[in-house]
Order: sequence, then C-alpha cells, then structure tokens
Amino acid sequence: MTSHISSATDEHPTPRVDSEVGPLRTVLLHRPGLELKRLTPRNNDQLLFDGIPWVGRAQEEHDAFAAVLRSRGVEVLLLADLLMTALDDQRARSAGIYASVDERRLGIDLADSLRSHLSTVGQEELANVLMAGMTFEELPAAEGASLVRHMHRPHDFVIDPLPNLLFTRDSSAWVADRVAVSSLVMPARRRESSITDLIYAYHPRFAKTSRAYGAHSAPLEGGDVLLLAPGVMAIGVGERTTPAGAESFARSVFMDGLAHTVLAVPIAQERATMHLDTVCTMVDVDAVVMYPAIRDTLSAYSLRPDGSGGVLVDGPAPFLSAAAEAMGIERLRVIDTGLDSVTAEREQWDDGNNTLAVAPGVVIAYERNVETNARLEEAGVEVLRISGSELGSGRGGPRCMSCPVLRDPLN
Ligand SMILES: NC(=O)NCCC[C@H](N)C(=O)O
Repeated sequence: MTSHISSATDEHPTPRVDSEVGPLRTVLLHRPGLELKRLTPRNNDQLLFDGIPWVGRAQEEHDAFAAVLRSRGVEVLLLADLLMTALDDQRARSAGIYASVDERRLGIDLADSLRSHLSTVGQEELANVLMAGMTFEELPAAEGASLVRHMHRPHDFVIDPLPNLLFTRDSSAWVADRVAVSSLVMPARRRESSITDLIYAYHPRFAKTSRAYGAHSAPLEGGDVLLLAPGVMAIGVGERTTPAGAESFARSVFMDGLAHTVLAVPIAQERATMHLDTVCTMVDVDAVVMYPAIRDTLSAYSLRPDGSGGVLVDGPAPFLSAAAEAMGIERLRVIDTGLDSVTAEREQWDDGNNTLAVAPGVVIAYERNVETNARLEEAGVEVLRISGSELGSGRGGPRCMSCPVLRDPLN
C-alpha cells in the first residue's frame, strides 16, 4: 500500500532560482511595518537608514511594488505571514525567542523573565516583537524589576527592531534548489537571518529545502550574490561580504554542484556601494545596468573547483570579460546609469542600478532615476516604474527589497 503524506509543499512547485532574469514566479517581500516606526534621528544611522521614513507612505509604495509584481503573474509571499505560520511550531518559537533575547544586554534575571513572558504570548504578538523589537516601557510591569530595568530609559530597546527586514534580498538567497541563509555583518542586521532561518526550517512550504550556506558562516549578504547564468555566480566583496565569506560560499556551492565558476568581485568598502547590486544588476540574459564610474575598473578573481574539495583561484581580470567568458557569451552588454558623471552618481545613490528583473528584458525600477530608465528603454529593456521616495530612505531599490524563490529556467 502506498501512503501519501499531504503537505503545503505538494501544492507549490519546488523553489528554484538559476538566474537573475528567468521569468519570476514567486518572490519573498516584507511589507514595512512597526519596525520602521522605531526609527528616530538618534538611531537611524546605527539602524542603517538615511532618514526617517513616512511609514504610511512607505507601505503604500510597497503595496504598489507588490501590485506590479502580481500584475506580471508573480506570486508574492510576505515575510510576516510566513513568520506567523512558522511560529506554529514550538521549535520555531524557541529559536526566535532565543535569538532575540540578549543576556549580555539584559542580565540573567531580566533575560530569563523576558524569555518566559515571550513563551506565553500569541503568534502575532511574538512575530511583531521579533520584527519590531521591544522597549523597556513595553515590558509588562511584572517583568524584570531589576537594576537593569531601573537604570534604562523607557525608550531604550530590550530587543532591537529590524527595520532592514524590508530588504529581503540580503538575509537569504536561493541558488538552484537550495537556500543560502546569510551571515549578515552589520550589528543592526545580524538577527534578521535568525528569522529567515526559522521560516525556511519550520514553514511547511519549505519543509523539503536544503541549505547552501549557514547563518554562522563567514559574512555573506544576498545583495552581493548575482546569478549571472546557470552555474556562474558573481559575489561582491566589500563592506559586507568578506573574502572569507566569498571563498567559503564558493566552496559550498562547488561541493553541492550548484556552480562551476564563482567570480569574486572587489567593490569599494563604502555605504554607496554596500553590495554588488548597488552598482550592477542584470536586466537581460546578456546585459547589465552598471555604474559607469566602475565599469572599466571592476575586476574579478575567478574561482573554480579543483576536483578534490579545494578552490582554484585565477586573476584578477577585468570583470566584464571574465563574466562573459564564464557565461559562454561573446560580450556582456552594459547600460550606464545616467548620462554624465554627476547624474550617474546621483542615480547610483538612489538605486538606479538596483533593478529587479521579472523576465529577460523586463525590470522593475524606481521612477526617480529618470535618465537611467530612459537609457534602459533605449536599449530595448521594458521598465516598470515604481515610486520609492520613502522606501529609498533605507538605501535599497527593487532588487534589495525582493528575494526570488522561484524563477522559470532560461531557454
Ligand atoms: N542589497 C542591498 O543593497 N540592500 C540594501 C540594504 C540597505 C540597508 N539599509 C543596509 O544598509 O543594509
């Protein structure tokens, strides 16, 4: 007799992403919520925002982004919904609580009582605390009548908020049928991967998913990972992903047979170029939109498996030729951000390079990058414009705000 165990995964195609531009079917977004309301002029730098977003407008802009995706047949998964479902599992609750309560900050007594308190709250409240954090004044009165409580101010955080959850790109990335949970480098973002980790571990839809990387490995962020073509990846190495992160990720994808070439691409260690996708994203199978100031200087080390578990390193060589060679194409077309160097600098800062492809030659881009979008259209790329005046205050565009979970293969 055959038995069939029904699960949510049976209803959905297996997640898989082999390229940057294959027709997008399913994507993970995070609709900004209460965590953005925690931003103040005193903490926004530390929390990696360049201003204080108007939250209601940011939500409207994000809803419009999701609507454009849906209008192109893309299924939109929202991180808060996935988190709430995952928290049905007691193990997920414990993992979330464990990751969010910091004994070094709170001391043993308050940490213990906070953990006990959080283990009694409902799913929705716990999900909100994990995303938006908690202040001392929000602690229930009975919790932690300790020195720590007496000596902190009411608005200090017991648990830090995670406003950068908005940028789902960075805390995980799919490579073929595996998910890499990132190891985020900035203190303000480190806990994000505990949330993606528990979603992929305990949400029924991802029950059969294998891992390509782990949150406790060397620093690697999804914004630095570009799937140039099936089997060919570029990894930015700069402010976020470290040389050790790129090397151990390459080793891991080679061992799993997910890639034959990884290009490690040095980028300036600056906020404006925090990830590779802030200066270069793919808009077609053979084309990128790129910041012209780095076009001729961007280089790459080529990493390949040595056949016995090690990694061979070649280079550095110019990025564009190394990429074309690894991809097996004659040339990688480049569309520049802006027309002159000042416009290019402005539009790079405003995420003009940070496009999200929904199919080959069709991208979502911020409408404010007028010249870059015009150049994309001149090159034959269809541009679906969204407004990002508030969303952009966290310094991230459509690619940063999306984690593709399923793309159709390229022909
Ligand atoms: N891939 C990306 O470039 N993501 C944008 C992340 C912005 C966020 N405020 C950060 O500084 O990490």
